[in-house]
Amino acid sequence: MTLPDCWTRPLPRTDEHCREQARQRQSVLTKPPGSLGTLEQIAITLSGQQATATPAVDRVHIAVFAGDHGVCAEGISAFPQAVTAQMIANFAHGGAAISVMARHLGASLEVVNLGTVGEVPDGLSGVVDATIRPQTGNLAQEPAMTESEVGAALTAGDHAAQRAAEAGAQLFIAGDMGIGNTTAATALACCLLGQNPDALSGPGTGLDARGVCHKAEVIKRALGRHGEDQSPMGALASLGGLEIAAIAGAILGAAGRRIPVLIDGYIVSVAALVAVRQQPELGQWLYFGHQSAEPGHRRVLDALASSPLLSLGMRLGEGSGAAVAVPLLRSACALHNGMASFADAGVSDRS
Ligand SMILES: Cc1cc2ncn([C@H]3O[C@H](COP(=O)(O)O)[C@@H](O)[C@H]3O)c2cc1C
Ligand SMILES: O=C(O)c1cccnc1
Repeated sequence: MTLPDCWTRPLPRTDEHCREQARQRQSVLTKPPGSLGTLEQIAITLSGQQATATPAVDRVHIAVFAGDHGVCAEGISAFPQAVTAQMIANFAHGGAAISVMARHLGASLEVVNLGTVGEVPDGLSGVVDATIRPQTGNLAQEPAMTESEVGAALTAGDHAAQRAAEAGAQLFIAGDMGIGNTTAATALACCLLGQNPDALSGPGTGLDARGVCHKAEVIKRALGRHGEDQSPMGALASLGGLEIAAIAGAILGAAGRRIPVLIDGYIVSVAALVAVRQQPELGQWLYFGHQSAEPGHRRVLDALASSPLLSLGMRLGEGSGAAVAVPLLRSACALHNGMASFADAGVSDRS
């Protein structure tokens, strides 16, 4: 089995000198110390990650990872599996929410297709064909993937991070598209956090209360079959998804290339949880864009000791909840780089 370097090689450290310089700069800008709250912390953290006195997130790369889920055979989504492939075409044609946000932000957008049941037309612009299999195994009955399939998906994610680095990205966003993936993500989160599916299962694209109970029962069957293995690789292979594994590889690959990552909602956060379990240092490279309305997200964020920047009741995926938070990071950089100091502006400092 081939695994990308980022799965095992220690991640780079952030630059403590630049971080300290940025902290000092924040303390002399013309405002009461700390008055820009989290925006100050973002500028300081970005300075350390980007090893610069002038942090910037002008160049943003968004990679949406798509894959289908065999567990859809259990009736766990409000939408048909065909939507995954149809949405890939919609991303390419510019009509999806993340397509609009990418244009709005001036970000580059690519879609990585790990395998769909529906047919994806050839030659769609911005779509990378990285097909591994048409869909995962039905995780309620069998492992979702083999470990070598997980390795291939991690590598496809790492390649997306490589393309982001080659494009000079200052910030990386991963998005997900895969009907049924809230079931796989919930199974993974329950496994890694030792939680009961009744506590974490939610409506996803719009199940009613009965549908959510059925989904939790399907996840319980999967966890019973899977047993106690909480290793990141074991959990991904047994309970994950092609796109979830690729997202884990992409996040690790971006951090490995010193590109900070803005995490989206529930699905991407679960992929981040898997990746952090594999490489705990990854946490230093992550921002969390928003808290999804999907009920399991809060527990996953708590396990990652992270505070989301926004809470807008969004529950879409695709990277959309990260994309809407980009202007906050840009504001943090503009303030940090552009404000005058007390000395420069002739404003009296604290007495
Ligand atoms: C039109 C459409 C666009 C989407 N974009 C993201 N998702 C999101 O919803 C799906 C997960 O929910 P579940 O587990 O309930 O199937 C994933 O495809 C996710 O990316 C979408 C879903 C739909 C229907
Ligand atoms: O928060 C998410 O990532 C999410 C929630 C519901 C459906 N798809 C994705």
